[in-house]
Amino acid sequence: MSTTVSTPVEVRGLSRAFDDKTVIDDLDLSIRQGEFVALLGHSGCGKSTLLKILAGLDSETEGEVTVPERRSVAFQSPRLMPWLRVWRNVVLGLPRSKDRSLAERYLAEVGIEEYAGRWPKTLSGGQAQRVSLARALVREPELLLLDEPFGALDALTRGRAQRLVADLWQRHGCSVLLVTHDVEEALLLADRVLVMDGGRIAYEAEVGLERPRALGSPDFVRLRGELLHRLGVHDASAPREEATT
Ligand SMILES: Nc1ncnc2c1ncn2[C@@H]1O[C@H](COP(=O)(O)OP(=O)(O)OP(=O)(O)O)[C@@H](O)[C@H]1O
Repeated sequence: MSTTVSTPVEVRGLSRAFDDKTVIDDLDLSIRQGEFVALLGHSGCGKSTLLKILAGLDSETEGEVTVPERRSVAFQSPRLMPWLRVWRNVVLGLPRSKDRSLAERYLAEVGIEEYAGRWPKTLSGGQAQRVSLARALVREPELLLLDEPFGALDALTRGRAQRLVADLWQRHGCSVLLVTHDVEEALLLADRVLVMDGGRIAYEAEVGLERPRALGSPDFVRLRGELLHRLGVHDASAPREEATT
C-alpha cells in the first residue's frame, strides 16, 4: 500500500484471500476527492475486508492500493476505552493527547461537548457513536471510513446520526466510504453507491439527487428499486400492478 497527501483513493487489481478462500478478487475502485461513496453487498461479500485494507488494518494479497495519509475509521461498535474519560478517548494516540480543549472542540462538532468528562459506560449507544465520530474527525482525515456506524442504533437515533454525518462531510470536505446494509441510508447520503459481489464492484449507481433527499421522491424510489434488484432483494414498498382476473 502507498499513501499520498491529498490523493483520492485508487485501488487496482486488489485481491485478498484468507487461507485458500478468495474474498476480494481483482477489485478496482476509485474515490474522488471529497466524494461520498456507499458500499452495499450481502453479508460476507468482503465489504469490511476492503474497508480494513483501506484503513491499513489488513493488507492486500495482491494489487495496488493508494490512499491518503490522513484517514480515520469508525466501526459499528464505538470501541471506546472504558478506563478513559470521553475526552481522553477522543484524543487518544495523538501527539496532543492531553489537550482537553481540542477534544471538546470535536465533541462540540458532534453535539455532545457536555459529555467530555464522563466515563464511556454512562453514554447511550448514540452518544458513544458520536464520540467515535469525534475521535475519527479530530485526526482531520482526508478519507473517512465508516463500517456500518449506525447499524446498532434505533431508527430515530439513526436518522439523527445520518444527518450529522451528512453535515460533517459537507463541512469537512473529506472523502467518505460508508459500508452499510441499508439501501435507503446509502441513497440518502452518498454521491455514488457501489454493490460488491463476487469479490468485485459488480454495479454502481451515481445518485445525482439534490440534498437533502426525500425518501419518497420518484428518482429515489427508482434508484432504490434498481439497487434492491441488483442485490436480489424484493422491494416490498414498490407499487404493485392491480391483479386482473
Ligand atoms: N481475519 C480473517 N480470517 C479468515 N477469514 C476472514 C477474516 N476476515 C474476514 N474473513 C472472511 O472473509 C469473508 C468476508 O468477510 P467481511 O467481514 O469482509 O464481509 P462483509 O461483507 O463485511 O460482511 P458483513 O456484511 O456480514 O459484515 C467472510 O467469509 C469472512 O468469514
